[in-house]
Amino acid sequence: MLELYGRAISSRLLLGTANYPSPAVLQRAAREAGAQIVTVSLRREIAGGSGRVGGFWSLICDLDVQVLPNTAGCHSVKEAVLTAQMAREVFGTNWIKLEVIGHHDTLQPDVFALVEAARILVDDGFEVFPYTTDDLVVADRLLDAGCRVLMPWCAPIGSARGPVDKDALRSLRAHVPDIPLIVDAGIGRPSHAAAVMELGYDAVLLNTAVAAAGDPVAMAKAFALAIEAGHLAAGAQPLEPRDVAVPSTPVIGKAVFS
Ligand SMILES: CC(=O)[C@@H](O)[C@H](O)COP(=O)(O)O
Repeated sequence: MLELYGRAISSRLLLGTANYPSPAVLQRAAREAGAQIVTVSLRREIAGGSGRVGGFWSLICDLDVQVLPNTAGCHSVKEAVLTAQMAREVFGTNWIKLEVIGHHDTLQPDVFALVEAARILVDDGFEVFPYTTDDLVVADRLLDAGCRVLMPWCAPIGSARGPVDKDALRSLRAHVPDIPLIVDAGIGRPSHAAAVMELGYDAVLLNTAVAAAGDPVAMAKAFALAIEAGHLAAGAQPLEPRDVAVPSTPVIGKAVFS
């Protein structure tokens, strides 16, 4: 069982709620995924929602899931902190997925602003889920700031590239063995999700790969299965790759022809 800020969570797939073909598809996909946590953008879904507020919120309530509000689209400490504080009022939770975007093209987090905003929010009573890079020093700073979960990207948001630097993800896992690590952003296929889970990651948060798939409901199920498979594999001590062949069939008992 995964534990996040003292809460036991059985599903290791956290789902984003943006860009689905329709609210009904989002609802079916979240159910098919068995997601227990969904992330919701205050800015996109509420502030800019042109009358969707009530409908969207009742759809989320119907799902009976834990809401993880996010600060998607924020580019400064001030903006992120204010958005988090508004989200706490609107959604009635002190959980916040903290995003402070630093680079326009890659949507790479501004890790300096991220650490500063995390410190302010932790001091204000939030339980912060920071969207970060795989940098070890930034990870340490976020933990110093009071974060108890880290959410490194594996590729730029929406890129569907999958884990572009597995070695970096592996060394982050080794660096913070006791901290829940959730890969957030850049996953494109179920095999990507299985691969990061095999590295010992605790969970995956994804949005685009399900929302923009031809069949989001089927894809949600495929991701749930892949994440579970990767998690089971990580606990089952997978083999390390070898440079030489090793016969898998015993040589004893082999027919002798000469
Ligand atoms: C929904 C959300 O919070 C995204 O910002 C998140 O980072 C997911 O990224 P992908 O869309 O690449 O899965």
